[in-house]
Amino acid sequence: MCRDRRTAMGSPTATPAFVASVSGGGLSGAVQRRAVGRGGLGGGGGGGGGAVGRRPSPAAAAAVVGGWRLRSTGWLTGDPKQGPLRCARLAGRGASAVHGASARTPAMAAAGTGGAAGTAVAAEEAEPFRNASYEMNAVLRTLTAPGRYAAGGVAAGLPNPLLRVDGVDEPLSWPAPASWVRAAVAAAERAPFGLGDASVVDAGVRDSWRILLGGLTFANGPAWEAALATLVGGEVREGLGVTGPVRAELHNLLLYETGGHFAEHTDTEKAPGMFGTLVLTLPCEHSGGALVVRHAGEEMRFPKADVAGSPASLAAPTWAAYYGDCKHEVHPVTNGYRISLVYNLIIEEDEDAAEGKRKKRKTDVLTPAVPNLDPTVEALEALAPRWAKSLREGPPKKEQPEKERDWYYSSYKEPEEDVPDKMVYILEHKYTERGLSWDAFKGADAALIGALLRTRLPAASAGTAGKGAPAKAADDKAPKAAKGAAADAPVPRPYLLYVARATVSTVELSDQGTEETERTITVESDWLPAPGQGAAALPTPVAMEDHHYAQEASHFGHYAQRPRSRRLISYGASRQADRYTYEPCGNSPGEFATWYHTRLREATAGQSHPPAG
Ligand SMILES: O=C(O)CCC(=O)C(=O)O
Ligand SMILES: [Fe+2]
Repeated sequence: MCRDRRTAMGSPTATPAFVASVSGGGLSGAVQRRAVGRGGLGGGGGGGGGAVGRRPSPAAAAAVVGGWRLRSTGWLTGDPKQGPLRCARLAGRGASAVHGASARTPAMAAAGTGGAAGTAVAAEEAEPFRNASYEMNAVLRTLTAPGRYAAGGVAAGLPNPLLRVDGVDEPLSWPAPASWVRAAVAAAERAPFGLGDASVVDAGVRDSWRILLGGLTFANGPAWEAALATLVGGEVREGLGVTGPVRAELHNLLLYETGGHFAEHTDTEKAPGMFGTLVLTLPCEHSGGALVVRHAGEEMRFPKADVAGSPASLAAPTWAAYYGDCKHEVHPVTNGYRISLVYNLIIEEDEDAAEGKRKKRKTDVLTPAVPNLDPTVEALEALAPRWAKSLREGPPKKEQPEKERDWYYSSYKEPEEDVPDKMVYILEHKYTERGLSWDAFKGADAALIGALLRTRLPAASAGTAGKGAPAKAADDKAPKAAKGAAADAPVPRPYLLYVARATVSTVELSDQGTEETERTITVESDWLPAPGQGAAALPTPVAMEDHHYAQEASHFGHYAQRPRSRRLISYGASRQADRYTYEPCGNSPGEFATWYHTRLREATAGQSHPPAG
């Protein structure tokens, strides 16, 4: 079943309905619709498409569950948490190095339900990896970051702020009486939302009232601020998995009447260092109005069911915090009034900054809490030289006995070039141009990238190491074979790629290495046009922001909201973006299975053998 593995992860062979050709070095690459020849399940690498008659295998379904196949000599997967089957193989091979890799991931199980796929996966489990890059991927897939994309609870420690709204006689008392809310609504303005550069008022999208900072006074300010700082420094940071100092900066007060709501949107980055939002829903009798936050195929709802409408929610505010790139919505209030204070969550500047000694790259630093990466880094470092070796010499040869091949593979010939020269990950979170920094990745992304950046890589000759390559690490770690590498020997190392329109550009890393030195990112900007203008032709999972609404229009000057984009982290020996070609194959095991079986049917049409299983 080795064929399966390489089919899935090395040089994918199945035919896409269309592929987005991606050209590097510029932003002019256009999506090309390209019909691929029938039955031509071409495995051509290097941006290829050459049909060589290989067939996809059932196990391939398990291998790329979720996300995208990367044609060319690399591969691409989606949600790191939906790690594909590679983890299973670790069960017998250094599982301890990856802190508790489970033998079968849910994705595997899901993909394996199809009988044939299950059998194929089982067969694969018994076999060692033939290429270290697969194993490295398995190691990376076991990483989990502390904290989640959203968190919430009851803020029992918050005192009544005795909030005053300009134009309303009484300060807010808890729980807020309807008469107070009605008076506050009378003093408020309709809350707009952002649609590109425009500020739009449309109750169909957002039906609430807002009072901006200038109209708010906290008579009980110091006590409120102190308790808020405790909440933010404690539960909020912990919930989101952020270790750096975080500040909550009040943005506005929102009032929802019965029927009020806010359709799905993402929040606008409104200040340097802003990475998320904190919402405090103040005690006021209401029903409905849940805040639902979505990320990576999951959703969380606030307040939690046991708190919503409970005495606790009338005695104290409930809080919800989330990364601002996560889509969220406020469900309609079905009865009563909902009052919320919305805060920007901002990473505090470090002390050097306060003294005017701020290092440039620290400007927007978000220091995530990452797990202990040592075991991961250790495992990667043990594998990287093997990957480099097979990049130079081709994969270890291992002839399969003829009888182990089923009819699918009877014509299969071991390709020579079947070593992926890169691994590519779609990052879980989306990032604005401004918010993109090697030090500011969010959640699980930070763990993944942290591990890649810390991993010392095998030896490179001066010719290929490039500036900043970790020569020291190379000398320390590389086996003899790697040290004697030819001048053009490829060396795996991380590159950050991002997708804008249909173009993948290489983002420069001034230091490719793993040493803790200054790293800057240069982003070439080219952003998606408004929704509906050709977006359908893009490979959406890696395309730009695909939602329509923002919290605010982009009128915040320097921090003007630009669409967030999905970034890809590529780890490999080649950073040539022009070698990437993407094909959509679904985002879930189910979608992938559909995609895969359709291709399989096409591929086997007219053949007398029934598909295996
Ligand atoms: O009122 C809320 O709970 C959230 C409001 C919101 O999403 C926003 O202001 O962007
Ligand atoms: Fe929002």
